[in-house]
Amino acid sequence: MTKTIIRTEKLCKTFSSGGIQQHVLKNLDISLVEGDFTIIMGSSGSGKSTLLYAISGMDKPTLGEIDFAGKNLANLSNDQLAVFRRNHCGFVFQQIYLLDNMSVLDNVLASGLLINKNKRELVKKAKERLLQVGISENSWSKFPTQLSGGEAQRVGIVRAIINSPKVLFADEPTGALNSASSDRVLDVLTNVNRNGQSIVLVTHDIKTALRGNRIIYLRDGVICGDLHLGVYSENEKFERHGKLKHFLAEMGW
Ligand SMILES: Nc1ncnc2c1ncn2[C@@H]1O[C@H](COP(=O)(O)OP(=O)(O)OP(=O)(O)O)[C@@H](O)[C@H]1O
Repeated sequence: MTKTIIRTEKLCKTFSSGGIQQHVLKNLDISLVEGDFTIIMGSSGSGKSTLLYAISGMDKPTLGEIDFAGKNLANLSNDQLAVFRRNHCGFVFQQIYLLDNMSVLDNVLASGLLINKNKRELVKKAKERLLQVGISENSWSKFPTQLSGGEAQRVGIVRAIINSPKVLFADEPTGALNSASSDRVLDVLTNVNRNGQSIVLVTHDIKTALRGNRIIYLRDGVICGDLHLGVYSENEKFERHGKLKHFLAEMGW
């Protein structure tokens, strides 16, 4: 049985600058399902990141409701939102925000200790997770500047999921990586999702989008397409690619 993890009702976001209002999200009603790898696509400026920030509690909606795991985010103060995000959300961005003066392992632990006070248990979990994403022991004491972009992003993913968030939010997580590094990061995200982690990811990239089981397409702040692709499987890569290309062509992408 599917369980809704995030549901929005008439979600609106309007930005004002210089006396001009820009309606970026317009009455969006969406339901995101627990365990899904949901992709948000759409042309530049269609409101993808704005939607991601609203449903993850990073920014407040102008109007409308956001039910996230039974809490209406629209009713929370900024401080309450910060606590909610820390307890329930993980974030990965194109820009990798590791702390340069801390080792790889300490970067992960610093995030983990915000929730889990049992350091011994946390160290064990952090090391296991780092190994799972291909960051071996000889890299644990390195500093972020000593890692490749792809390695740093994989550490960033471990840091984002160390507290087992309800949803991992990602905004163009492979945008700054070369093709080989990007593939490894996508494999990590696919595996993390296979282990039950819900993911909501914004991208322009078809190869990235193929990893999702559901593609939501935004145009001018309105959802105009919703493709259910099924769970990613390497064997069906070409068939998935065909379906996605067809969907995107229909969307006028
Ligand atoms: N804080 C802000 N203040 C004012 N306008 C904003 C703000 N954030 C976003 N916008 C505007 O909202 C619109 C949608 O931005 P958003 O970043 O959500 O688009 P996007 O679909 O993610 O685009 P891209 O694919 O180019 O990253 C843009 O016109 C942008 O200029």
